[in-house]
Amino acid sequence: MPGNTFGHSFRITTWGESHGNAVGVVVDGVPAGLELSEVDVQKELDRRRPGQSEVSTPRSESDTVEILSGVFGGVTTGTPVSMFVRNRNANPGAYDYIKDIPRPGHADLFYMEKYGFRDHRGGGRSSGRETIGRVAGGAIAKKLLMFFGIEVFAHVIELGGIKAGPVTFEAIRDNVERTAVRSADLEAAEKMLEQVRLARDEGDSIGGIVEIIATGMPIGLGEPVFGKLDADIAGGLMSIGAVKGVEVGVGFECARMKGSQMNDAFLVDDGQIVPESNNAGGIIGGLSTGLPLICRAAVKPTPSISKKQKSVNVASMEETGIEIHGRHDPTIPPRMVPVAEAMVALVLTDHMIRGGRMNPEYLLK
Ligand SMILES: Cc1cc2nc3c(=O)[nH]c(=O)nc-3n(C[C@H](O)[C@H](O)[C@H](O)COP(=O)(O)O)c2cc1C
Ligand SMILES: C=C(O[C@@H]1CC(C(=O)O)=C[C@@H](OP(=O)(O)O)[C@H]1O)C(=O)O
Repeated sequence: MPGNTFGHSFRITTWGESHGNAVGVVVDGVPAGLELSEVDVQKELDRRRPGQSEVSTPRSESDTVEILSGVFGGVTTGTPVSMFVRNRNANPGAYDYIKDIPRPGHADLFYMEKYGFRDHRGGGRSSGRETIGRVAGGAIAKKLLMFFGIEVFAHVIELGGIKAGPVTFEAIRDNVERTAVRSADLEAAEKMLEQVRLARDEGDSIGGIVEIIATGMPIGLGEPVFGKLDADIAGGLMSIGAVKGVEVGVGFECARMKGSQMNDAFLVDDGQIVPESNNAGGIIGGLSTGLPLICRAAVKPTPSISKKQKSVNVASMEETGIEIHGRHDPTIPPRMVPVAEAMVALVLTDHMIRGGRMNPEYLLK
C-alpha cells in the first residue's frame, strides 16, 4: 500500500496500528553477512519505549522485538528482515468517547475524509507508535554504518522556548540518555523539564527542536540533482508525525546572511582540501562534504491535550467541545530523539548502498 514505505535501495515498510495486535517493519536491501540479533534492535527500541519518564506517555509497553525473517545463524541472509513488537497495553475502547469527534491537530478528520472511515482506536497508523518500525529498521542501519565509521546521534536543543547551550559531540553521546528531556545541556534540561510540568498542569503541551548529527561522513554521498542527500534527509524527518520543519546547517538563518558569511571557504589541511567552516551542515550540491552532517527538526506540541478545545461531532455536524484524556506524551521531542536518529541512519544507509559503498564483502570479514 503506498505511503507505508520509505527508501530506495535500503527500504523500510512499517505496518500496524497503535491499538491493533502488533506493529512492525519489513526491511528490504539489508546486505548479507551482517551479524544481527534481537539484542541489537532491542537496544534502540528500549530508548524509544513509552512510559519511562514523566515526560512520556504513561502507556506501559515492553516493546519486545522478535525477528521473523532474513537472519540465519545470527547473520543476515540478504533477504527481507521482518521484525515486530506486540501491543501488550492497547486499550481499543479508550477512544470510543470521541469516536465521532476529531481531535484538533491530529489526523483523525483527514483520515476520515480521505478513506470514508477510520480506525478510531487511537491514532491508528498516524500514532507515534508507528515509529517502532522506523527505530527497528534504523537499528540495522546504524549497525551497518558503524562498519564505515559513521555514527548518528540526536539531542533536544530547545523545549518549550528553553534553548540548550552549545555542547560537544561527546557531551551529546554521553549525556543525552541521562536527562528525561534528552538535552545534553544538563542545566537547560532542568528548565525544560519545568516547562513540561507547567504545560501539563495546565492541560496543555509544548514543542521543541531536535538536532541530529552524523559524524564520520564520507565525501560524495547523495545524488547531484534528484535524490540529493539533504532532500532525502528532509523527507525522512518530515515523515515523522509532529515534525513541522527541517533545516540543514544554518538552515533558515541563511536567509539573513551575506554570501561572504554563509560560504564555507576552503583550506588545505594535511594535503586535503577542507572547508573552513560548516554552515552548510555537511551537504553542498546534494552531496556530503565530509564534514559532520547537522540537521534539525522542529516538533509541534502534542495535539492531544486535556484543555478544552473546539471540534465538531461528525455524526450530528454540531459544534462541540473536546477534552482529551488518556495516555499521551506531554511533549514529543524527547521521544523523537531515537526516531530522528533512525530516520537519518536509514537515509545514509540507503545512499551508501546506492553509491555501491556497502557491498557484502565489506561485512563478511
Ligand atoms: C514518538 C511520537 C510520539 C507521539 N505521541 C503523541 C501522543 O502521545 N499524543 C498525540 O496526540 N500525538 C502524539 N504524536 C504526534 C502525532 O502522531 C501527530 O501529531 C499526528 O500524527 C498528526 O500528524 P502531524 O502532526 O505530522 O501533522 C507523537 C508523535 C511521535 C513521533
Ligand atoms: C503508545 C505510544 O505513543 C502513543 C502515541 C499517540 C499518538 O497519538 O501519536 C497516542 C498515545 O497512544 P494511546 O493511543 O495508547 O493513547 C501514545 O501513548 C508509543 O509511542 O509507543
